Amino acid sequence: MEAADVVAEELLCVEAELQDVQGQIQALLDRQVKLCERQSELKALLEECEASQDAVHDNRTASTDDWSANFEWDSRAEDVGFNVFGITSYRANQREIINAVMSGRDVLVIMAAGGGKSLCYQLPALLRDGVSLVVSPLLSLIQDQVLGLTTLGVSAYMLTSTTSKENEKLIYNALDKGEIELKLLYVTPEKISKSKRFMSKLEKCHRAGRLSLIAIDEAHCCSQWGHDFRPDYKNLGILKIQFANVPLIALTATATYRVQVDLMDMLHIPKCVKFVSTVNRPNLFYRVREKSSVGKVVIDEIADFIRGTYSKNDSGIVYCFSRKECEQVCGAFPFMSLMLHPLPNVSNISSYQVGIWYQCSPGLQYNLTLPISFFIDMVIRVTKEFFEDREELKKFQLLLTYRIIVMYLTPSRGRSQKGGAKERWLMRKYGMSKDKRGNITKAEGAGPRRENHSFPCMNQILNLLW
Ligand SMILES: Nc1ncnc2c1ncn2[C@@H]1O[C@H](COP(=O)(O)OP(=O)(O)OP(=O)(O)O)[C@@H](O)[C@H]1O
Repeated sequence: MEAADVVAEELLCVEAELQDVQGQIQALLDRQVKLCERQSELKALLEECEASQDAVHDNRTASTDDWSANFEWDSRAEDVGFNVFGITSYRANQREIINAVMSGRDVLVIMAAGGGKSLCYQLPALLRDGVSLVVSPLLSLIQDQVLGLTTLGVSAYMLTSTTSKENEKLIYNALDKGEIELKLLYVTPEKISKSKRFMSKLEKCHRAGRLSLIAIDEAHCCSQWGHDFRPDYKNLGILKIQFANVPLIALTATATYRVQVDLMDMLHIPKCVKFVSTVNRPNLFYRVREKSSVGKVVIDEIADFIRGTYSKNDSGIVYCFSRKECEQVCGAFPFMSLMLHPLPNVSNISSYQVGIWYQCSPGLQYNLTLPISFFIDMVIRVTKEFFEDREELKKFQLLLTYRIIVMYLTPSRGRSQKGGAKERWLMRKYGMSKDKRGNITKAEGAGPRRENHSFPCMNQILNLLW
Protein backbone atom coordinates (compact mmCIF):
# COMPACT_ATOMS: atom_id res chain seq x y z
CA MET A 1 0.00 0.00 0.00
CA GLU A 2 1.24 3.48 -0.93
CA ALA A 3 2.15 5.84 1.93
CA ALA A 4 -0.51 8.25 0.68
CA ASP A 5 -3.13 5.54 0.88
CA VAL A 6 -2.16 4.78 4.46
CA VAL A 7 -2.43 8.44 5.40
CA ALA A 8 -5.72 8.79 3.55
CA GLU A 9 -7.11 5.76 5.31
CA GLU A 10 -6.11 7.07 8.70
CA LEU A 11 -7.57 10.44 7.82
CA LEU A 12 -10.89 8.76 7.01
CA CYS A 13 -10.80 6.98 10.36
CA VAL A 14 -10.01 10.19 12.23
CA GLU A 15 -12.78 12.02 10.41
CA ALA A 16 -15.24 9.26 11.16
CA GLU A 17 -14.22 9.32 14.80
CA LEU A 18 -14.49 13.12 14.89
CA GLN A 19 -17.99 12.88 13.46
CA ASP A 20 -18.82 10.37 16.10
CA VAL A 21 -17.45 12.64 18.86
CA GLN A 22 -19.38 15.56 17.37
CA GLY A 23 -22.54 13.46 17.54
CA GLN A 24 -21.84 12.58 21.15
CA ILE A 25 -21.20 16.25 22.04
CA GLN A 26 -24.46 17.23 20.35
CA ALA A 27 -26.32 14.49 22.20
CA LEU A 28 -24.80 15.66 25.49
CA LEU A 29 -25.69 19.29 24.73
CA ASP A 30 -29.27 18.26 23.92
CA ARG A 31 -29.38 16.30 27.13
CA GLN A 32 -28.01 19.30 29.04
CA VAL A 33 -30.72 21.57 27.64
CA LYS A 34 -33.39 19.03 28.54
CA LEU A 35 -32.03 18.68 32.06
CA CYS A 36 -31.82 22.46 32.48
CA GLU A 37 -35.43 22.76 31.35
CA ARG A 38 -36.55 20.08 33.75
CA GLN A 39 -34.52 21.68 36.53
CA SER A 40 -36.25 25.02 35.88
CA GLU A 41 -39.66 23.33 35.75
CA LEU A 42 -39.08 21.61 39.07
CA LYS A 43 -37.77 24.78 40.71
CA ALA A 44 -40.80 26.67 39.40
CA LEU A 45 -43.14 24.04 40.79
CA LEU A 46 -41.41 24.20 44.13
CA GLU A 47 -41.75 27.99 44.20
CA GLU A 48 -45.42 27.73 43.29
CA CYS A 49 -46.03 25.29 46.14
CA GLU A 50 -44.27 27.63 48.57
CA ALA A 51 -46.13 30.66 47.20
CA SER A 52 -49.54 29.03 47.56
CA GLN A 53 -48.73 28.20 51.17
CA ASP A 54 -47.79 31.84 51.75
CA ALA A 55 -51.01 32.94 49.99
CA VAL A 56 -53.10 31.05 52.51
CA HIS A 57 -51.29 32.90 55.27
CA ASP A 58 -51.62 36.19 53.41
CA ASN A 59 -55.38 35.90 53.04
CA ARG A 60 -55.68 35.72 56.78
CA THR A 61 -54.07 39.18 57.12
CA ALA A 62 -55.79 40.83 54.13
CA SER A 63 -57.77 43.95 54.80
CA THR A 64 -61.42 44.35 53.90
CA ASP A 65 -61.63 48.15 54.08
CA ASP A 66 -63.48 49.93 51.31
CA TRP A 67 -60.90 52.33 49.95
CA SER A 68 -63.21 53.69 47.25
CA ALA A 69 -65.69 55.05 49.82
CA ASN A 70 -66.00 58.77 50.61
CA PHE A 71 -63.35 60.28 52.84
CA GLU A 72 -63.04 63.65 54.51
CA TRP A 73 -60.08 64.66 52.30
CA ASP A 74 -61.91 63.92 49.03
CA SER A 75 -62.51 67.48 47.97
CA ARG A 76 -59.01 68.65 49.00
CA ALA A 77 -57.53 65.74 47.05
CA GLU A 78 -59.58 66.66 44.01
CA ASP A 79 -58.52 70.25 44.34
CA VAL A 80 -54.78 69.44 44.58
CA GLY A 81 -55.12 66.81 41.85
CA PHE A 82 -56.57 69.34 39.45
CA ASN A 83 -54.78 72.55 40.44
CA VAL A 84 -51.30 71.13 41.05
CA PHE A 85 -51.08 67.96 38.98
CA GLY A 86 -53.61 68.91 36.33
CA ILE A 87 -55.54 65.65 36.46
CA THR A 88 -59.29 65.50 35.99
CA SER A 89 -59.82 61.89 37.03
CA TYR A 90 -57.95 59.09 38.72
CA ARG A 91 -56.50 56.11 36.97
CA ALA A 92 -57.17 52.57 38.13
CA ASN A 93 -56.46 52.13 41.87
CA GLN A 94 -54.99 55.61 42.35
CA ARG A 95 -57.88 56.92 44.45
CA GLU A 96 -57.99 53.80 46.61
CA ILE A 97 -54.23 53.90 47.18
CA ILE A 98 -54.34 57.58 48.11
CA ASN A 99 -57.17 56.89 50.56
CA ALA A 100 -55.29 54.05 52.21
CA VAL A 101 -52.17 56.19 52.59
CA MET A 102 -54.21 59.12 53.89
CA SER A 103 -55.79 56.77 56.44
CA GLY A 104 -52.30 56.11 57.80
CA ARG A 105 -51.96 52.56 56.47
CA ASP A 106 -48.84 51.01 55.03
CA VAL A 107 -49.38 50.23 51.37
CA LEU A 108 -47.79 48.03 48.73
CA VAL A 109 -48.47 49.07 45.14
CA ILE A 110 -47.82 46.93 42.07
CA MET A 111 -48.71 48.98 39.03
CA ALA A 112 -47.42 48.81 35.46
CA ALA A 113 -44.74 51.27 34.40
CA GLY A 114 -46.37 54.54 33.46
CA GLY A 115 -49.52 53.57 35.36
CA GLY A 116 -49.28 56.63 37.58
CA LYS A 117 -47.54 55.42 40.73
CA SER A 118 -45.92 58.77 41.52
CA LEU A 119 -49.25 60.48 42.08
CA CYS A 120 -50.10 57.85 44.71
CA TYR A 121 -47.50 59.26 47.08
CA GLN A 122 -47.07 62.80 45.74
CA LEU A 123 -50.70 63.75 46.23
CA PRO A 124 -50.86 62.49 49.85
CA ALA A 125 -47.50 64.22 50.43
CA LEU A 126 -49.15 67.51 49.58
CA LEU A 127 -52.31 66.75 51.56
CA ARG A 128 -50.48 65.76 54.73
CA ASP A 129 -48.63 68.23 56.94
CA GLY A 130 -44.87 67.87 57.05
CA VAL A 131 -42.15 66.26 54.97
CA SER A 132 -42.50 63.12 52.86
CA LEU A 133 -39.36 61.11 52.33
CA VAL A 134 -39.01 59.40 48.96
CA VAL A 135 -36.37 56.71 48.39
CA SER A 136 -35.55 56.13 44.75
CA PRO A 137 -32.66 54.13 43.29
CA LEU A 138 -31.55 56.29 40.41
CA LEU A 139 -30.15 59.75 40.37
CA SER A 140 -31.62 60.42 36.93
CA LEU A 141 -35.10 59.40 38.10
CA ILE A 142 -34.77 61.59 41.17
CA GLN A 143 -33.64 64.56 39.09
CA ASP A 144 -36.58 64.03 36.73
CA GLN A 145 -39.09 63.87 39.56
CA VAL A 146 -37.72 66.88 41.44
CA LEU A 147 -37.60 68.96 38.29
CA GLY A 148 -41.16 67.94 37.39
CA LEU A 149 -42.46 68.79 40.86
CA THR A 150 -40.69 72.14 41.15
CA THR A 151 -42.09 73.07 37.75
CA LEU A 152 -45.53 72.41 39.23
CA GLY A 153 -44.69 74.73 42.12
CA VAL A 154 -44.18 71.96 44.69
CA SER A 155 -41.34 72.38 47.19
CA ALA A 156 -39.40 69.22 46.33
CA TYR A 157 -35.70 68.70 46.95
CA MET A 158 -33.17 65.95 46.60
CA LEU A 159 -30.29 65.12 48.86
CA THR A 160 -27.75 63.31 46.74
CA SER A 161 -24.10 63.55 45.75
CA THR A 162 -25.03 66.28 43.28
CA THR A 163 -26.80 68.51 45.81
CA SER A 164 -25.03 71.85 46.33
CA LYS A 165 -23.73 72.77 49.80
CA GLU A 166 -26.22 75.60 49.88
CA ASN A 167 -29.20 73.32 49.20
CA GLU A 168 -27.90 70.71 51.61
CA LYS A 169 -27.83 73.32 54.38
CA LEU A 170 -31.33 74.42 53.45
CA ILE A 171 -32.63 70.84 53.53
CA TYR A 172 -30.99 70.03 56.86
CA ASN A 173 -32.45 73.21 58.33
CA ALA A 174 -35.86 72.24 57.05
CA LEU A 175 -35.58 68.80 58.66
CA ASP A 176 -34.12 70.21 61.84
CA LYS A 177 -36.27 73.22 62.46
CA GLY A 178 -38.96 73.22 59.80
CA GLU A 179 -37.78 76.68 58.79
CA ILE A 180 -38.60 76.44 55.13
CA GLU A 181 -41.38 74.52 53.49
CA LEU A 182 -40.20 71.11 52.33
CA LYS A 183 -42.93 68.75 51.09
CA LEU A 184 -41.00 66.02 49.30
CA LEU A 185 -37.41 65.01 49.91
CA TYR A 186 -35.86 62.51 47.49
CA VAL A 187 -32.86 60.42 48.52
CA THR A 188 -31.09 57.31 47.27
CA PRO A 189 -31.08 54.23 49.54
CA GLU A 190 -27.39 54.81 50.22
CA LYS A 191 -28.31 57.97 52.12
CA ILE A 192 -30.39 55.93 54.54
CA SER A 193 -27.80 53.24 55.07
CA LYS A 194 -24.63 55.35 54.99
CA SER A 195 -25.32 58.85 56.28
CA LYS A 196 -25.60 59.03 60.06
CA ARG A 197 -25.99 62.77 59.85
CA PHE A 198 -29.01 62.44 57.59
CA MET A 199 -30.62 59.78 59.75
CA SER A 200 -30.21 61.87 62.88
CA LYS A 201 -31.82 64.88 61.17
CA LEU A 202 -34.65 62.67 60.00
CA GLU A 203 -35.05 61.39 63.52
CA LYS A 204 -35.31 64.97 64.76
CA CYS A 205 -37.87 65.78 62.08
CA HIS A 206 -39.89 62.74 63.16
CA ARG A 207 -39.69 63.65 66.86
CA ALA A 208 -41.08 67.07 66.00
CA GLY A 209 -44.00 65.32 64.28
CA ARG A 210 -43.02 66.59 60.86
CA LEU A 211 -42.24 63.34 59.03
CA SER A 212 -45.53 62.64 57.29
CA LEU A 213 -44.92 59.81 54.82
CA ILE A 214 -42.25 57.44 53.55
CA ALA A 215 -42.36 56.31 49.92
CA ILE A 216 -40.09 53.63 48.52
CA ASP A 217 -40.01 53.69 44.75
CA GLU A 218 -38.83 50.67 42.71
CA ALA A 219 -39.34 48.64 45.86
CA HIS A 220 -38.53 45.35 44.13
CA CYS A 221 -34.87 46.35 44.55
CA CYS A 222 -35.25 45.25 48.20
CA SER A 223 -35.67 41.62 47.31
CA GLN A 224 -33.13 39.11 46.18
CA TRP A 225 -36.00 37.36 44.47
CA GLY A 226 -36.41 40.43 42.29
CA HIS A 227 -34.34 41.18 39.22
CA ASP A 228 -32.72 44.39 40.41
CA PHE A 229 -31.59 43.62 43.92
CA ARG A 230 -29.71 46.51 45.51
CA PRO A 231 -27.87 45.77 48.73
CA ASP A 232 -28.61 49.24 50.14
CA TYR A 233 -32.35 48.66 49.68
CA LYS A 234 -32.03 45.78 52.11
CA ASN A 235 -31.38 48.26 54.90
CA LEU A 236 -34.60 50.20 54.33
CA GLY A 237 -36.33 48.02 56.92
CA ILE A 238 -34.83 50.44 59.44
CA LEU A 239 -37.33 53.11 58.36
CA LYS A 240 -40.38 51.28 59.71
CA ILE A 241 -38.49 50.33 62.86
CA GLN A 242 -37.49 53.92 63.59
CA PHE A 243 -40.60 55.65 62.33
CA ALA A 244 -43.26 53.08 63.14
CA ASN A 245 -46.20 55.48 63.13
CA VAL A 246 -45.38 57.04 59.74
CA PRO A 247 -47.26 55.41 56.85
CA LEU A 248 -44.97 53.71 54.36
CA ILE A 249 -45.86 53.17 50.71
CA ALA A 250 -43.74 50.80 48.63
CA LEU A 251 -44.20 50.98 44.86
CA THR A 252 -43.02 48.84 42.00
CA ALA A 253 -44.02 47.93 38.47
CA THR A 254 -42.76 44.42 38.74
CA ALA A 255 -43.01 42.03 41.63
CA THR A 256 -43.85 38.36 41.56
CA TYR A 257 -45.83 36.98 44.45
CA ARG A 258 -42.59 35.81 46.04
CA VAL A 259 -41.08 39.32 45.77
CA GLN A 260 -44.22 40.87 47.30
CA VAL A 261 -43.98 38.58 50.32
CA ASP A 262 -40.30 39.32 50.64
CA LEU A 263 -40.88 43.08 50.45
CA MET A 264 -43.53 43.05 53.14
CA ASP A 265 -41.16 41.12 55.33
CA MET A 266 -38.07 43.22 54.69
CA LEU A 267 -39.82 46.56 55.01
CA HIS A 268 -41.68 45.39 58.14
CA ILE A 269 -45.11 46.08 56.69
CA PRO A 270 -46.86 42.73 57.25
CA LYS A 271 -50.31 44.30 57.56
CA CYS A 272 -49.99 46.60 54.58
CA VAL A 273 -52.85 47.09 52.15
CA LYS A 274 -51.86 45.62 48.82
CA PHE A 275 -52.96 46.99 45.45
CA VAL A 276 -52.05 44.94 42.42
CA SER A 277 -53.05 46.38 39.04
CA THR A 278 -52.86 44.69 35.69
CA VAL A 279 -49.56 44.83 33.87
CA ASN A 280 -51.17 44.34 30.49
CA ARG A 281 -50.51 47.21 28.08
CA PRO A 282 -52.97 46.96 25.21
CA ASN A 283 -50.81 49.19 23.03
CA LEU A 284 -47.81 46.87 23.09
CA PHE A 285 -47.66 44.18 20.43
CA TYR A 286 -45.13 41.41 20.79
CA ARG A 287 -43.78 39.10 18.17
CA VAL A 288 -41.93 36.16 19.56
CA ARG A 289 -39.68 34.24 17.23
CA GLU A 290 -37.21 31.48 17.63
CA LYS A 291 -33.84 32.75 16.56
CA SER A 292 -31.67 31.16 13.92
CA SER A 293 -28.23 30.01 15.01
CA VAL A 294 -26.80 31.85 12.00
CA GLY A 295 -25.94 35.42 12.96
CA LYS A 296 -26.57 36.88 9.50
CA VAL A 297 -30.10 35.44 9.39
CA VAL A 298 -30.91 36.94 12.80
CA ILE A 299 -29.60 40.34 11.80
CA ASP A 300 -31.52 40.26 8.51
CA GLU A 301 -34.68 39.40 10.41
CA ILE A 302 -34.20 42.30 12.82
CA ALA A 303 -33.50 44.63 9.90
CA ASP A 304 -36.63 43.44 8.05
CA PHE A 305 -38.66 43.93 11.21
CA ILE A 306 -37.41 47.49 11.71
CA ARG A 307 -37.81 48.45 8.06
CA GLY A 308 -41.17 46.78 7.74
CA THR A 309 -42.63 48.13 10.98
CA TYR A 310 -41.27 51.62 11.39
CA SER A 311 -41.18 54.64 9.20
CA LYS A 312 -38.00 56.52 8.39
CA ASN A 313 -38.03 58.94 11.26
CA ASP A 314 -38.83 56.43 13.95
CA SER A 315 -36.28 55.38 16.44
CA GLY A 316 -35.96 52.65 18.97
CA ILE A 317 -33.76 50.42 21.01
CA VAL A 318 -32.31 46.99 20.36
CA TYR A 319 -31.30 45.10 23.47
CA CYS A 320 -28.56 42.52 23.32
CA PHE A 321 -26.97 40.18 25.77
CA SER A 322 -23.52 41.64 25.65
CA ARG A 323 -21.42 44.50 24.46
CA LYS A 324 -19.86 42.18 21.88
CA GLU A 325 -23.27 41.34 20.45
CA CYS A 326 -24.10 45.03 20.31
CA GLU A 327 -20.97 45.66 18.31
CA GLN A 328 -21.73 42.80 15.94
CA VAL A 329 -25.30 43.97 15.40
CA CYS A 330 -24.23 47.58 14.96
CA GLY A 331 -21.55 46.61 12.47
CA ALA A 332 -24.15 44.86 10.39
CA PHE A 333 -26.54 47.82 10.31
CA PRO A 334 -25.11 50.80 8.52
CA PHE A 335 -28.27 52.78 9.21
CA MET A 336 -28.04 52.35 12.95
CA SER A 337 -26.18 54.79 15.02
CA LEU A 338 -24.64 53.33 18.05
CA MET A 339 -25.58 53.86 21.63
CA LEU A 340 -23.24 51.45 23.19
CA HIS A 341 -23.33 51.99 26.87
CA PRO A 342 -24.70 50.15 29.84
CA LEU A 343 -28.13 51.58 30.47
CA PRO A 344 -28.30 53.66 33.61
CA ASN A 345 -29.85 50.99 35.66
CA VAL A 346 -29.23 50.20 39.22
CA SER A 347 -27.35 47.03 39.71
CA ASN A 348 -23.75 46.11 39.50
CA ILE A 349 -24.47 43.62 36.73
CA SER A 350 -24.75 46.42 34.23
CA SER A 351 -22.78 44.67 31.53
CA TYR A 352 -25.96 42.87 30.53
CA GLN A 353 -27.91 46.07 30.26
CA VAL A 354 -26.60 46.85 26.85
CA GLY A 355 -28.62 48.48 24.19
CA ILE A 356 -28.23 50.00 20.77
CA TRP A 357 -29.94 53.17 19.94
CA TYR A 358 -31.05 53.31 16.36
CA GLN A 359 -32.48 55.87 14.06
CA CYS A 360 -33.90 54.68 10.77
CA SER A 361 -33.12 57.81 8.88
CA PRO A 362 -29.40 58.14 8.09
CA GLY A 363 -29.73 61.93 8.01
CA LEU A 364 -30.66 61.94 11.65
CA GLN A 365 -27.92 59.74 12.95
CA TYR A 366 -26.59 60.83 16.28
CA ASN A 367 -23.18 62.24 16.66
CA LEU A 368 -21.32 59.74 18.78
CA THR A 369 -19.11 62.39 20.29
CA LEU A 370 -22.09 63.65 22.27
CA PRO A 371 -21.81 62.93 25.97
CA ILE A 372 -23.10 59.57 27.03
CA SER A 373 -25.60 61.29 29.35
CA PHE A 374 -27.30 62.58 26.18
CA PHE A 375 -27.99 59.04 25.03
CA ILE A 376 -29.00 57.97 28.50
CA ASP A 377 -31.53 60.79 28.70
CA MET A 378 -32.80 59.86 25.28
CA VAL A 379 -33.25 56.22 26.18
CA ILE A 380 -35.07 57.15 29.35
CA ARG A 381 -37.31 59.53 27.43
CA VAL A 382 -38.19 57.02 24.75
CA THR A 383 -38.74 54.22 27.25
CA LYS A 384 -41.04 56.49 29.23
CA GLU A 385 -42.97 57.51 26.12
CA PHE A 386 -43.24 53.89 25.25
CA PHE A 387 -45.00 53.17 28.51
CA GLU A 388 -46.77 56.44 29.00
CA ASP A 389 -48.63 57.11 25.82
CA ARG A 390 -51.87 56.11 27.43
CA GLU A 391 -54.33 58.64 26.14
CA GLU A 392 -53.42 58.19 22.52
CA LEU A 393 -52.58 54.54 22.99
CA LYS A 394 -49.79 54.85 20.51
CA LYS A 395 -48.99 51.36 19.31
CA PHE A 396 -45.56 49.86 19.76
CA GLN A 397 -44.35 46.74 18.02
CA LEU A 398 -41.84 44.59 19.79
CA LEU A 399 -39.79 41.75 18.48
CA LEU A 400 -38.44 39.20 20.89
CA THR A 401 -36.07 36.61 19.49
CA TYR A 402 -34.81 33.77 21.56
CA ARG A 403 -32.83 30.58 21.42
CA ILE A 404 -33.63 28.01 24.01
CA ILE A 405 -30.03 26.96 24.41
CA VAL A 406 -28.89 30.55 24.92
CA MET A 407 -31.62 31.15 27.47
CA TYR A 408 -30.28 28.32 29.55
CA LEU A 409 -26.59 28.55 28.99
CA THR A 410 -25.86 32.27 28.89
CA PRO A 411 -25.18 33.74 32.29
CA SER A 412 -27.72 36.51 32.72
CA ARG A 413 -29.33 38.43 35.48
CA GLY A 414 -32.21 35.99 35.23
CA ARG A 415 -29.82 33.17 35.98
CA SER A 416 -28.26 34.67 39.07
CA GLN A 417 -31.34 36.08 40.77
CA LYS A 418 -33.33 34.00 43.18
CA GLY A 419 -36.34 32.66 41.32
CA GLY A 420 -34.67 33.30 37.96
CA ALA A 421 -35.11 29.66 37.03
CA LYS A 422 -38.86 30.04 37.22
CA GLU A 423 -38.81 33.15 35.05
CA ARG A 424 -36.66 31.40 32.45
CA TRP A 425 -39.03 28.50 32.45
CA LEU A 426 -42.02 30.83 32.02
CA MET A 427 -40.24 32.60 29.19
CA ARG A 428 -39.60 29.31 27.50
CA LYS A 429 -43.22 28.30 27.96
CA TYR A 430 -44.32 31.64 26.56
CA GLY A 431 -42.10 31.32 23.51
CA MET A 432 -43.01 27.71 22.81
CA SER A 433 -46.72 27.85 23.65
CA LYS A 434 -48.78 26.62 20.71
CA ASP A 435 -51.67 29.02 21.37
CA LYS A 436 -49.50 32.04 21.50
CA ARG A 437 -47.65 30.95 18.41
CA GLY A 438 -51.05 30.59 16.78
CA ASN A 439 -51.86 34.16 17.64
CA ILE A 440 -48.49 35.29 16.46
CA THR A 441 -48.89 33.55 13.14
CA LYS A 442 -52.32 35.05 12.68
CA ALA A 443 -50.98 38.46 13.56
CA GLU A 444 -48.25 38.21 11.01
CA GLY A 445 -50.58 36.97 8.31
CA ALA A 446 -53.77 38.42 6.99
CA GLY A 447 -55.74 38.09 10.20
CA PRO A 448 -56.33 40.76 12.81
CA ARG A 449 -53.36 41.80 14.91
CA ARG A 450 -54.00 40.00 18.12
CA GLU A 451 -50.59 39.11 19.32
CA ASN A 452 -50.78 41.24 22.39
CA HIS A 453 -50.06 39.10 25.41
CA SER A 454 -50.27 40.30 28.93
CA PHE A 455 -47.84 37.68 30.07
CA PRO A 456 -45.04 37.80 30.63
CA CYS A 457 -45.28 41.55 31.02
CA MET A 458 -42.89 43.81 29.23
CA ASN A 459 -40.84 44.32 32.33
CA GLN A 460 -40.32 40.64 32.78
CA ILE A 461 -39.17 40.30 29.20
CA LEU A 462 -36.82 43.23 29.41
CA ASN A 463 -35.51 42.12 32.76
CA LEU A 464 -34.63 38.77 31.35
CA LEU A 465 -32.94 40.25 28.37
CA TRP A 466 -31.02 42.89 30.29
N1 LIG B 1 -54.83 60.31 36.91
C1 LIG B 1 -54.04 60.70 35.94
N2 LIG B 1 -54.53 61.37 34.88
C2 LIG B 1 -53.73 61.78 33.88
N3 LIG B 1 -52.39 61.59 33.84
C3 LIG B 1 -51.85 60.94 34.87
C4 LIG B 1 -52.62 60.46 35.97
N4 LIG B 1 -51.79 59.85 36.83
C5 LIG B 1 -50.56 59.92 36.30
N5 LIG B 1 -50.59 60.56 35.12
C6 LIG B 1 -49.46 60.81 34.21
O1 LIG B 1 -49.01 59.55 33.73
C7 LIG B 1 -47.61 59.60 33.50
C8 LIG B 1 -46.95 58.41 34.16
O2 LIG B 1 -47.06 58.54 35.55
P1 LIG B 1 -45.87 58.09 36.51
O3 LIG B 1 -44.55 58.60 36.04
O4 LIG B 1 -46.28 58.39 37.88
O5 LIG B 1 -45.93 56.54 36.27
P2 LIG B 1 -45.16 55.46 37.07
O6 LIG B 1 -46.13 54.38 37.32
O7 LIG B 1 -44.45 56.05 38.24
O8 LIG B 1 -44.11 55.00 35.99
P3 LIG B 1 -42.65 54.37 36.19
O9 LIG B 1 -42.86 52.96 36.63
O10 LIG B 1 -42.09 54.46 34.80
O11 LIG B 1 -41.92 55.22 37.19
C9 LIG B 1 -47.13 60.95 34.03
O12 LIG B 1 -46.98 61.81 32.93
C10 LIG B 1 -48.25 61.43 34.91
O13 LIG B 1 -48.33 62.81 34.95
